[in-house]
Amino acid sequence: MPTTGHPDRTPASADAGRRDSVLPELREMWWETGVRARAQAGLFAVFSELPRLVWSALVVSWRADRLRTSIVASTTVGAGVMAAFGLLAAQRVLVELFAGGPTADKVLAALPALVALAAVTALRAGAAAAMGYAQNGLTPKVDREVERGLFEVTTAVRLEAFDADAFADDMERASRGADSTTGLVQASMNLLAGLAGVLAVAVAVVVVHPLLLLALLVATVPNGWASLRAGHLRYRTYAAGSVRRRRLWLLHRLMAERDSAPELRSYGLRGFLLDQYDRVMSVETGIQLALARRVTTTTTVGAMIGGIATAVVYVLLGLLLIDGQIPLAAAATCVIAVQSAQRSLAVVTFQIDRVYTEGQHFRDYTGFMSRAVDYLPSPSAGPGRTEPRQRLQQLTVEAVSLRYPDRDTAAVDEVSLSIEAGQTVAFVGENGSGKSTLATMIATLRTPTGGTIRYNGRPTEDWDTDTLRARIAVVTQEYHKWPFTAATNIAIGDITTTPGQDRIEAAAARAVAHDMITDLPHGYETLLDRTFAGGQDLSGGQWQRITAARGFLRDADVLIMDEPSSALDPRAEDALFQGIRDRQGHAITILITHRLANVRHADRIYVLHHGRLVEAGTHDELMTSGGRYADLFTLQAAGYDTTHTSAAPMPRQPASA
Ligand SMILES: Nc1ncnc2c1ncn2[C@@H]1O[C@H](COP(=O)(O)OP(=O)(O)OP(=O)(O)O)[C@@H](O)[C@H]1O
Repeated sequence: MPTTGHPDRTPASADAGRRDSVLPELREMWWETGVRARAQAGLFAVFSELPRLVWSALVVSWRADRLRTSIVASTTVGAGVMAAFGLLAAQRVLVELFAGGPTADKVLAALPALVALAAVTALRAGAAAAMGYAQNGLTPKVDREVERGLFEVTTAVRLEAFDADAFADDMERASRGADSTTGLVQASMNLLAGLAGVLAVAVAVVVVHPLLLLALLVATVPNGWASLRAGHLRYRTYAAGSVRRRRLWLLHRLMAERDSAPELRSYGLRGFLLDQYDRVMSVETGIQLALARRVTTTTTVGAMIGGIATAVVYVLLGLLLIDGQIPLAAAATCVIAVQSAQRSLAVVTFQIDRVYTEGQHFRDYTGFMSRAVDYLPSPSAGPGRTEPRQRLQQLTVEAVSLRYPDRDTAAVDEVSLSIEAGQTVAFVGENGSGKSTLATMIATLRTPTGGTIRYNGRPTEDWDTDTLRARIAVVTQEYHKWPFTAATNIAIGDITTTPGQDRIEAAAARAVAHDMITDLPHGYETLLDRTFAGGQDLSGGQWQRITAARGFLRDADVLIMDEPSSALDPRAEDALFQGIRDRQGHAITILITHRLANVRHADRIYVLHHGRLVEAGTHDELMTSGGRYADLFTLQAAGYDTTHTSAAPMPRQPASA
């Protein structure tokens, strides 16, 4: 591994290694350039983006819950209007109190305005409570709406999407963006409420003296700028650290999870992984410290300018008062108004910051959702597309190729073959020869980059994918250990029909899994996940029996079994292949295995080499022709040949093309 250090190297040489090597995950990614350009947008760009962001938040909120969105909107507007009324009522009270005459008369004259002030204050409190209640209810609904949308896409995109490096990054940022949505919605609502408050104060201040409005702006703009700038910096740092975080997450899993724990210990990987962690974290810590410095400087400068500007406002107010430009009551109202405006503007600037930063993440989400469309399977042609119930009788593969992204050579190269219902065929060949790739295309999990696959003479793209997949069962080499019960682990092989216990047990019996499952502490109801209390884990071979049962559960027209017996003991393997042979004569079975003794009974054996189909025939035909299959078979059979002794070395078969 050229980019990583040896765990045992001395600290000095490790430091040298750190300088010399940069983890590939830390290099600048192409997508960061675009994100950085966006994050470097100036204040004008921020303000021009705000209306769109607030609007998108309102749309999401409206879709999630119309009633609560309406309550928030109406209480926001209502609170603003009442703030203006409150200020005017306060001014009225002061005018009456500062007027000449006996105190009792002044209080009496101020009474109606005082009652109005109390009513407005009570109403504002009520509106704030209603808004808080509605907003709290909105949060889980918005979360659900957005997160479900994300999962709908991530579970529907074609398998190819997961091969693209940029897709994983995109998805990580999108999921952060989904989490940001409630933040964006809340911040947008609060921003609108704050703006309503500021507007109300501004109207009241203009009524008193227009010059004070200017002073008000001077007192608050610097803080606003500082808070926007800080948000900007944080987002830039986040965007640039996406790949680094992925690396950290990976290291976290490798060092703290059960799956990697045995190999970590047996290969002594502790020091190596901790060294990797230190490297990533030293970069991350440096970036975070630099960010903290810049954010503190920016907000401090903003606060200092804001303080000076506030002092200027009060001096201006004093001068106007001395000059007789405004009466004492108006000056007192102005002090209240300035304080109220500063409170509201502090909310506004803080919320602008939040809307902007959360909005950028939300844009990652919406951007991902629109980009992911390219990875979605082509849409069905509508209701007319509903397939009549017909069995898959014939599979034809015509000059099919598949080239993985970033690979120079094709994994499958112009392969043609045909399989009829009732046939069991085998794909054999050395590691990496393209067997699994060909199988995933036949299973419609991957789309060929060349050629056509037909079922019953119709190209797969003319079929409704779900209909086709419902008739194909696949037992993959890299099966997944679902963290469910043993019964559910088998039932998910045909989840749409919610199979009963009898079907599940019959499938388990065919895969020699029944006795093994009944021996578990809770039989079929045993949870197969050790990370939960009472959960159990299985051996590799036991898991393989469960996955084979999953494949047998569905009465599939086409069953693809990719290395179904690599971990099975000889007795279980023999029983499993008996179960597979039972399908011969009525359905299509495709078998991929390196244990060539198991493919002797196949109706036809296809031999792949470097992605190309190099031989095809029955076992006997291929053995007679003495090609690559005969070579591999003889080599394997020699391992079981007890007539050879260690004194007589086994002859090596010459390789044939
Ligand atoms: N997701 C992928 N992205 C890029 N290359 C891949 C991917 N999956 C497989 N390959 C490459 O495609 C080629 C064929 O792989 P495939 O898994 O089809 O071989 P196989 O014959 O099934 O091998 P094995 O006997 O080891 O299971 C290999 O060179 C492999 O490295």
